[in-house]
Amino acid sequence: MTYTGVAGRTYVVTGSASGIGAATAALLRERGAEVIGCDLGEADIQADLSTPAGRQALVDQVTERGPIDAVLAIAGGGRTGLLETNYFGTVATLEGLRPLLAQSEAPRAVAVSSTASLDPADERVVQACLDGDEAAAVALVEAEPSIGGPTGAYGIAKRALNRWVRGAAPTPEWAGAGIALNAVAPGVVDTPAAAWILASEDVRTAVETAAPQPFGGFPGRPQWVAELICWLAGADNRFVTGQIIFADGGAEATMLGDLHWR
Ligand SMILES: NC(=O)c1ccc[n+]([C@@H]2O[C@H](COP(=O)([O-])OP(=O)(O)OC[C@H]3O[C@@H](n4cnc5c(N)ncnc54)[C@H](O)[C@@H]3O)[C@@H](O)[C@H]2O)c1
Repeated sequence: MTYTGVAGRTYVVTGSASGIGAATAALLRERGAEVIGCDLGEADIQADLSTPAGRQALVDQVTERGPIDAVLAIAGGGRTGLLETNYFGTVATLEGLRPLLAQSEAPRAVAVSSTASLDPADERVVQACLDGDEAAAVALVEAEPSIGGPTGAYGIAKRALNRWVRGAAPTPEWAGAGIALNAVAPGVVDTPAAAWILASEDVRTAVETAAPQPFGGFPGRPQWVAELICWLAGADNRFVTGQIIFADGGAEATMLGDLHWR
């Protein structure tokens, strides 16, 4: 089988101004792909994906530009609009661009989740997310600031995202249209979003201890995650869909591997 790579394909990359999104956009461009970057910060398309208007602006502007081959929903993080950006913005980006994406000969989509998705999550909020009820999900979180596990609403948003990817990938709209849809769940990666983790000795030690012999080293590099995203979203991925793939140096396998396989 000939490796076709990413050259000549067009990728929409959200979160392109920093961290994992910037590393992915750079890798794609280096390998000959065309990238349409979207971010709150400097990007081809500036849009705030925490709002319905920003999500619509992204879909409209990408659609105006013409055909695409992959959508990489990477924008997110743990600062503000935790549910709004990490769940609703991500799903709206993927769903909004799905009809355009389906016209590609090798359409692919990737959502970026997190190992925080493994934290205990409040099922009511997860369900409100999956129901598409943004107001209800946000109201639940606002009413109970200590909701969820150590990563709060961020972890809940990423848990809901995992569930959405698992549910959507095999449906006629995605698999039936030939679109591979996967999630990549990074562990701690050296980007501005993880600065607070890396700055705290306690948190850093706790995370390092979770995977005592981290594969690749700690913290991860954005490029290591970008490589995986690029492959999943490339034409060479002919058989992988509906997966939540942890790129975390072994943290998930160390912490929860037993739970998954028991
Ligand atoms: N760095 C980590 O340790 C880590 C771990 C697990 C998951 N992640 C996930 O990886 C993804 C990328 O994060 P990163 O680490 O590269 O962080 P980062 O802060 O370096 O980059 C995130 C980018 O997303 C953009 N963004 C945030 N909110 C947005 C919004 N409402 N609309 C448009 N753009 C927005 C930011 O402007 C920024 O450019 C996020 O989804 C994050 O949750 C990161």
